Amino acid sequence: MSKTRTIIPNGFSIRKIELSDFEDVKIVLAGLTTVGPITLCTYETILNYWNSVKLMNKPSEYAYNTSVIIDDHTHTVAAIGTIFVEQKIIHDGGLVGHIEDIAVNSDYRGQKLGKLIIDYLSEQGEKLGCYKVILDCDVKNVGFYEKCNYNQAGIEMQTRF
Ligand SMILES: CC(=O)SCCNC(=O)CCNC(=O)[C@H](O)C(C)(C)COP(=O)(O)OP(=O)(O)OC[C@H]1O[C@@H](n2cnc3c(N)ncnc32)[C@H](O)[C@@H]1OP(=O)(O)O
Repeated sequence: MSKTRTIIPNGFSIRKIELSDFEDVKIVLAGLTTVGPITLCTYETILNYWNSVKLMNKPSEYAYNTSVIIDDHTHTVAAIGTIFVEQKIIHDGGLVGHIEDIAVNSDYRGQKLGKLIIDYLSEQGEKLGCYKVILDCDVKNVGFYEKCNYNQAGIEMQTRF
């Protein structure tokens, strides 16, 4: 049973990422990490790639699901986030959702849009049949994710190249 039900506040909407979001997406993601000199052509190639990867047992559904919250007055991207759905062998060929690259434009922080995008992506994961949804985050954001009904589980490990 779902722990959350997404309620979109007046003045905002949520939709799938589009080609026309390119400039806004770069600005919002720059609040998370280095975006680099990505071109519109590369961005389009990535969106096309994401749209080519379907779930094995649900061919109308996508493995890569990136959503944006739009300010309906300015038509700009206020927040962004992704859920990637991984097909596993374990758990009887189960699905795990990975939440990635969450960012709220600095002008829009503190308005519950971060929680909104997490609730929305988590519900997408549940609807797509994931048995769990996981994410990695900085220690400073643990409190935020706890507000979004996520619990600490395990320790993130990495090797960087
Ligand atoms: C998996 C990943 O991608 S991890 C990367 C996360 N992204 C970033 O760090 C990028 C920069 N930061 C941001 O974009 C934003 O600050 C976010 C996404 C962390 C939070 O988004 P916001 O829209 O500002 O948060 P929102 O308003 O939804 O906060 C929801 C609740 O969490 C609390 N909260 C927000 N940030 C934090 C924090 N860092 N620590 C503790 N609590 C927090 C809020 O006070 C609020 O609590 P309340 O419901 O009791 O009032």
